[in-house]
Amino acid sequence: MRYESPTTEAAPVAGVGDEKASTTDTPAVRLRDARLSYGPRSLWHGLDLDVSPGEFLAVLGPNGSGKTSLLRVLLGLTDLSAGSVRIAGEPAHRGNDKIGYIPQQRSLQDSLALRGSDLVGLGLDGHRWGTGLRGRRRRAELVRSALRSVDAQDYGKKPVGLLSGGEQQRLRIAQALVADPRVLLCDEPLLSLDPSHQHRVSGLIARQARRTGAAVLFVTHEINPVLPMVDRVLYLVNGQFRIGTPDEVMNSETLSELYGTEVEVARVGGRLVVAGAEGEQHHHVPEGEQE
Ligand SMILES: Nc1ncnc2c1ncn2[C@@H]1O[C@H](COP(=O)(O)OP(=O)(O)OP(=O)(O)O)[C@@H](O)[C@H]1O
Repeated sequence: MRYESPTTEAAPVAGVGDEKASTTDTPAVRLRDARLSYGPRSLWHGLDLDVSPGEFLAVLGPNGSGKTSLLRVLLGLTDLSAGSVRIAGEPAHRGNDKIGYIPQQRSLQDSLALRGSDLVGLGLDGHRWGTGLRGRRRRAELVRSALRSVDAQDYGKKPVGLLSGGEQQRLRIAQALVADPRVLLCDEPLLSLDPSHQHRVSGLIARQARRTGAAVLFVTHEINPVLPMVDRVLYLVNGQFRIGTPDEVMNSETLSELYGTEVEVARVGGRLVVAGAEGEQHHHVPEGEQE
């Protein structure tokens, strides 16, 4: 399947920080000589990474290579074994309201009583709105705008436990965007979305990043839906990593080096196809869609 232009443009979220697109030179994310180990196993080490405001970084790698663990470090949920991590110039910490987070998908059945707009509104908790009518109105306006931005305006009043996986996912994305974060951490956010909503949502995230200066770290097993938006790739394999533009990283030579075996990367109709990476499940072109 080719990457096609969306027929409907998703509206950007009218956010908390509309008035102040980020102009600072401080990296949104900075890791220095970072290592994460569990017992004797080192997931990655010597990781130096600066992600600039507005940059879109795709984080790739096979199962268990430490992609989610990296997001947990940035969220302050897991401590580095060595090195340092800063978010917008400050040490990483739990409950950081500079971060919007789209977690790996899990069912929301347990939250049956929660309505769509309540779920999105949770993304504004911790921000100061005041208890007055004005604060409440502004909050409701932001939630409505975030719902519209992911085409979920019809779910505002519905209990989230009754929605499909893809519908729930769109609400989580709205929740992560609603407070206009400086850093947007996305853990496989396109799972369970149909191609049209994959397209819409990835476009929305990229536009939001450009408009507000949010840095995006986008964990994915499938780079093709976001390839046109990606500035750089961080590719993790077996404790090794490479960082660079898609062309610098996603080529036969670099991936062969990283996997320690012969890997072939080809461009097929604007998509990347990777063959030969052991355990690799990415960038697969389903039969019948090959050109
Ligand atoms: N708290 C922990 N204690 C010990 N090992 C852990 C812990 N958390 C994660 N791991 C291990 O670290 C490895 C990396 O996990 P992580 O979830 O970061 O991988 P991933 O790259 O996101 O994988 P996937 O693509 O399957 O989501 C896995 O082998 C996992 O079992």
